[in-house]
Amino acid sequence: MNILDKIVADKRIEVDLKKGLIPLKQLEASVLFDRKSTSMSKSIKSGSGIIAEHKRRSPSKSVINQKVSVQEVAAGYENAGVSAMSVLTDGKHFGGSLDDLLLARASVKMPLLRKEFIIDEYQILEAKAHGADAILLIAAVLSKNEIKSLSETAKSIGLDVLLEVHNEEELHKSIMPSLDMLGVNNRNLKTFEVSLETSKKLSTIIPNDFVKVSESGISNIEAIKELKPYGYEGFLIGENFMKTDNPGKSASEFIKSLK
Ligand SMILES: O=C(O)c1ccccc1NCC(=O)[C@H](O)[C@H](O)COP(=O)(O)O
Repeated sequence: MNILDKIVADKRIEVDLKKGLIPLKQLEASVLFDRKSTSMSKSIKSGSGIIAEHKRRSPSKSVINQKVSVQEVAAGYENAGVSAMSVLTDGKHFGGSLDDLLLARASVKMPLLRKEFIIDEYQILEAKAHGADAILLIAAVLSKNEIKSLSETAKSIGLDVLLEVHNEEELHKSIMPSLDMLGVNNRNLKTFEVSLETSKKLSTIIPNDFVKVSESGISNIEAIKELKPYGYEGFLIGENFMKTDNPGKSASEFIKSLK
């Protein structure tokens, strides 16, 4: 069983337990459910393209940063000029929570991505009820029909959809009009190795109708310069900012040197 299979097995148990505690109607009654979302894909196209992540720990790196508060990180990222913030909400493997999403929402106006291992419509309604503007779907853990129905649910409540792939096969089964952004994850989830070559290789077969996002292992400006000619407009960066004492300052210096 690879790490993704393990995370998803844990997630199925978690979602079933939560469904028994908080009914869908309660999520739909949340004040934030009626909030008008801000488009993450549009924000990427009109801004720096940097999607900065709140990431306390990870299966590949263990602890990254347990000291800074999510509010501080969110405000710092927004001041830095990022296009969107990704908030990891998985608790067991990444140390995140839905409270992190809620606190980020309370602190900033920019688009927020719920970074989660989504396998059920319930988690999409949770995302909306906690202030997300966009969700992530991971092709490696979903069938074509699941991608279709989950992305259509997200679109029906005004959320943008970022679909993540790791290879050509996942990409071919995933292309459909209910997606806004196609993300290529540079991290091999079996070995944890990262290579920008994955983004470069898959770029030619991503139709131009989608905003292209390169995810993981981006640690310097040179990587952005290398990826832009391949059509990438969005760049998801976690550890590089979060490993510092001041992730917002680190994002700010990064974005300044892009100009
Ligand atoms: O980061 C991991 O170790 C990881 C392991 C298993 C599944 C997902 C994982 N990461 C999620 C992500 O997509 C990254 O947090 C995101 O792309 C940022 O990556 P990085 O800039 O390398 O921190």
